[in-house]
Amino acid sequence: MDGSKLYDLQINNLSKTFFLNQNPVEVLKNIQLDVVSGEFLSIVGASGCGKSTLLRLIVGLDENYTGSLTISDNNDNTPKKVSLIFQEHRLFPWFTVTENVAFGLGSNYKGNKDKIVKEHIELVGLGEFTHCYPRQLSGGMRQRIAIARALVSKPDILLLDEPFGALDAMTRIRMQQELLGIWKRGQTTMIIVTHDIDEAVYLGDRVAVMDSSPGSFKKIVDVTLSRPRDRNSYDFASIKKEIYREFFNEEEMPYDFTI
Ligand SMILES: Nc1ncnc2c1ncn2[C@@H]1O[C@H](COP(=O)(O)OP(=O)(O)OP(=O)(O)O)[C@@H](O)[C@H]1O
Repeated sequence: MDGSKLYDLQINNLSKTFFLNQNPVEVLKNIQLDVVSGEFLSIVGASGCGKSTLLRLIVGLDENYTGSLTISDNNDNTPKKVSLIFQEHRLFPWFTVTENVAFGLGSNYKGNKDKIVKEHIELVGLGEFTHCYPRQLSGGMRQRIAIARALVSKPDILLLDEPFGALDAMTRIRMQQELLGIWKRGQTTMIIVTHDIDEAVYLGDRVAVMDSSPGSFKKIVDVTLSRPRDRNSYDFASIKKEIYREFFNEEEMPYDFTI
């Protein structure tokens, strides 16, 4: 930890055990992670290594763990707000786009609800679809609504669990660019879990690589490339290669990186 930095999230020695048929299964072990305010952190790891479990702990959906997990306070001493976007959008099918996004504000919101909801629908480029129901939208549009619903409550920390996993490659790239635009404009701290190493490097200031059984961070790679990033550059490929090496040995490497 660096004393000169402002942290939104500090995790120390966190471990998490589930019980399966009364047998303990340690899913996360000795997790160490500090996330700086405004940072974009990517987390990659094999299926089942505990990525979603970690996000659920950060957002407070599960409070049963050992070690410490601290979300910082804002300057006014209120706790920083954390929102989680799931892989599947989890929109209400019987609500319109506007109603789904308004739901993100909660029932106690005192400000101008209509205005802020409209602004956030426009932010994700769906201003013309306010009266549509989720079934009338494409997968990418639905995920954009899920992002608007999460952002409308002005989270300080946005967690994204494989948010683009179900999208086609082109929509996925567009969504990555859109997400980066939102991140830059709003200075929200973002933590994305993804299986896609290209996506992790394209988005993240750092990429945290998780080990399995039990899950822990085995490497955190700084992505020092300027933005917008060129996915075809040598430096981009070098960082991807560094991460692939954590999963494959030289013979198994899925790509030829001899560029
Ligand atoms: N409620 C639960 N009870 C028991 N075991 C659980 C529970 N939730 C998750 N697990 C187990 O914890 C491990 C980690 O699950 P988790 O969903 O966090 O993995 P993940 O890395 O997000 O996987 P994926 O990338 O496939 O989504 C898995 O072995 C899973 O079976």
